[in-house]
Amino acid sequence: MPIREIRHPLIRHKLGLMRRADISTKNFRELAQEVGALLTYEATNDLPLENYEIQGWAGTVQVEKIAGKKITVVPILRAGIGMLDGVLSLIPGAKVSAVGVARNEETLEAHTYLEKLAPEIDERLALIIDPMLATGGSMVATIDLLKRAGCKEIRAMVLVAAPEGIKVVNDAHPDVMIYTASIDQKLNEHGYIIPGLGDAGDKIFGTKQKEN
Ligand SMILES: O=P(O)(O)OC[C@H]1O[C@H](OP(=O)(O)OP(=O)(O)O)[C@H](O)[C@@H]1O
Ligand SMILES: O=c1cc[nH]c(=O)[nH]1
Ligand SMILES: [Mg+2]
Repeated sequence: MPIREIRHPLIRHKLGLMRRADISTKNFRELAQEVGALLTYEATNDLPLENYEIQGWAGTVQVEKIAGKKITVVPILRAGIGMLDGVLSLIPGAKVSAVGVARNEETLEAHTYLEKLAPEIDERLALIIDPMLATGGSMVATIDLLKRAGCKEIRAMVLVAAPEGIKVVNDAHPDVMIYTASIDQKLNEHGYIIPGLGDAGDKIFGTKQKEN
């Protein structure tokens, strides 16, 4: 199954802090970026390298750089923006492809409202970021549109994933590896992840209105 749960102690510690019901917007934001950076470290650990020569302090030296494809980071708006700076702290040259997807809170269906992709997306590795993978509808809609645009290599990073959503993404797109800080227990009757984080978008943007 193309899912990797990254059980690094730093991630487990930070995710534990994020699950507190009384967490402040400031702390939630900071931790989402930090875990986003740690997931990026893992999701890029098999990128191929190529050698090149530079003039070092003691003469010519062989060094390495990431080979081939350039990267585009694809935040799923809104909540994906909450991981973006963390990802860019490790891949500062990446182009950002913004995709707006909102799920209808009644039907849980994903609705795409924005698609602003980087140029030459067919030559890039796309790294999708979104804190939550719940029913999987938003992720599948995003992967669908990236593939329609010609993307051939896609990876996804989410803070928390529900088993139900993982299956939906795997069934639709078995070629897409998902990296997550936690595979949680289940979805509740409203499509929220249990134990989850609550409404991640609302927590990141400070727009939380009620308990879900
Ligand atoms: O797997 P799914 O069932 O599709 O649910 C997950 C989606 O729900 C949330 O976004 P939301 O639609 O609340 O939008 P927001 O980021 O603007 O808050 C979350 O950030 C994911 O994008
Ligand atoms: O648990 C969930 C599910 C969808 N969206 C969220 O923000 N949280
Ligand atoms: Mg939301």
